[in-house]
Amino acid sequence: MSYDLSRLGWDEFFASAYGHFDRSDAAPARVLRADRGVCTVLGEAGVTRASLSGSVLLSAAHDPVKLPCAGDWVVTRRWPDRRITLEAVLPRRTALIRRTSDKDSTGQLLAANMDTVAVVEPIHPEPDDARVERLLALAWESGAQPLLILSKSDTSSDPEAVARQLAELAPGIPVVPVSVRGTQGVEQIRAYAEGGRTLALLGRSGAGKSTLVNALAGAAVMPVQAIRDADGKGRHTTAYRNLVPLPGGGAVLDTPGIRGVGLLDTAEGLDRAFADIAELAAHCRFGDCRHGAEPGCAVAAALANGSLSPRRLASWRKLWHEVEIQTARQQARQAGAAGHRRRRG
Ligand SMILES: Nc1nc2c(ncn2[C@@H]2O[C@H](COP(=O)(O)OP(=O)(O)OP(=O)(O)O)[C@@H](O)[C@H]2O)c(=O)[nH]1
Ligand SMILES: [Zn+2]
Repeated sequence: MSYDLSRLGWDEFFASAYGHFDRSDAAPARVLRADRGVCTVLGEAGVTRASLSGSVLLSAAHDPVKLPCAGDWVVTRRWPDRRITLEAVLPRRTALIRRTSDKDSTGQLLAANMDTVAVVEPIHPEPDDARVERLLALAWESGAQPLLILSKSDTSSDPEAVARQLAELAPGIPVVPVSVRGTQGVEQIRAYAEGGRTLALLGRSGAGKSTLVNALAGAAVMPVQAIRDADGKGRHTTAYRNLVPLPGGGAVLDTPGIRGVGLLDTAEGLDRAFADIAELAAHCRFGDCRHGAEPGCAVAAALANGSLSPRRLASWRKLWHEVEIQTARQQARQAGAAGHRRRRG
């Protein structure tokens, strides 16, 4: 059996990075699932398990983001005793990373090398605007193209109206109502995986991600929550992240249900998720305008004439504040590490 890796998005970018590692006992593969110390990978020869090499473990010891993750392209090596090891992670084109905790400034890698990140928000119970904004900022930050999926659309009498409302939180991003009961939107979502592309799903636990993966794959490949809480919140069931190749090419990547979303690394994702506010801010008289009481503030003007909602501005301010704290923390950590090196050196 020989699997054509271009069906999974293998291209010049990865092939040229792989060139450095090419040797007769090596082969490229894509990580379907990452467990502790071992990955399930798909290569030209099919699906195999590969244990992490010493050098991969060593580089990850300092930075967990270097560990292989679902969606990564990697170099595998076959040993004379037929053992297979994972020798290197090829550079990532895009990466979905979130903060592991408020106190920590390192991240948790949720998915790699996706072309599109779909934020999945259920239409019922009512969509949570602040969560959608946060997740969209994270999606933008990944470097992939964001998309907003309004899941369980069969539970609303007017999904299109809800979609129009949510579109205001997502300037320039398609908003697609989807139901797996009646298949509204499912084919539209499949199109995002065509041409060997990868679609990652991001959303809270119980949003319907695994169910959508199963609908796209045409078979039950992901465990789906059976027990529901009365508030519709659901339990944390997806403990690992899985890349699922689709029958028509391309792949869909489920990420674990996100509860707390402490997430931002840079102002860039935020600027793009709040492109409306960023655009206004560009017209403020002062380049460092804080959009408070400064004269000539375009943001304040938009607020006054009603074209910008106070809720959206408040949301942006809150996330901005988080980015500032995060950046300060990271700078402190880097300064600490540099000082440590100087003292030792
Ligand atoms: N009515 C309706 N229910 C849905 C739909 N999609 C998913 N559900 C239900 O929503 C519940 C949660 O779905 P999951 O797919 O397990 O959610 P998840 O986002 O994968 O959750 P985690 O694995 O915890 O991250 C299940 O009971 C599904 O049957 C839909 O389109 N319509
Ligand atoms: Zn201003």
